[in-house]
Amino acid sequence: MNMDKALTLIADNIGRIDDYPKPGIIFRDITPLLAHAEAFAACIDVLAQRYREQGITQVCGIEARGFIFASALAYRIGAGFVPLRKPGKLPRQTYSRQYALEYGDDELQVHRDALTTADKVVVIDDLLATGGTALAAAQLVQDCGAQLQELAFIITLNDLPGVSKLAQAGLPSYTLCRF
Ligand SMILES: O=P(O)(O)OC[C@H]1O[C@H](OP(=O)(O)OP(=O)(O)O)[C@H](O)[C@@H]1O
Ligand SMILES: Nc1ncnc2[nH]cnc12
Repeated sequence: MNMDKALTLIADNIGRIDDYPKPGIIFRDITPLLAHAEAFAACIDVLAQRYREQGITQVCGIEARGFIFASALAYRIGAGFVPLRKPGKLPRQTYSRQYALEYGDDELQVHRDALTTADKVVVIDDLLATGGTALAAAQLVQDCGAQLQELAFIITLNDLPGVSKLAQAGLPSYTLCRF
């Protein structure tokens, strides 16, 4: 499938729910995309095409929706998978970063020994909104001393400051579609 067709198929299979989980929020729902075999495969194919020749050693996925895409991509490009998890889920010593969300506060953690200075990393999440989650993820990769190649998202929300927040921090990002 060519790139334009793949990106259109992906965008067309993302749902929209108004006023969820709070009034004023437009929720972008990836569950129709995941259930559509061709569209889900297109996400992984486009990302794999971008990252397979870049010497990526580890794909970091952000809990929970980021895990779905990150683990499939890791398998596809022959890299490892490292989970960036919500607090209290990882059993060994962690680095930890707190952040503000579009609707609430949260924290991400990574095992301190999950990445080393030898690792070249891509961070994957389903969606970039305010950028708080992605910035925390990037900081965790850097806390481990690994090289962060790029952060990639299935969806970027145009009217929220995620892209500019990452750019201001000098962090390159890539997205499959924008709303
Ligand atoms: O750019 P931001 O404003 O930080 O928001 C984006 C984050 O919000 C959602 O995760 P959520 O914390 O809702 O968790 P989930 O994946 O477990 O549903 C989404 O999956 C991103 O991780
Ligand atoms: N508008 C939104 N839709 C889906 N997931 C989100 N995570 C943060 N903002 C979101």
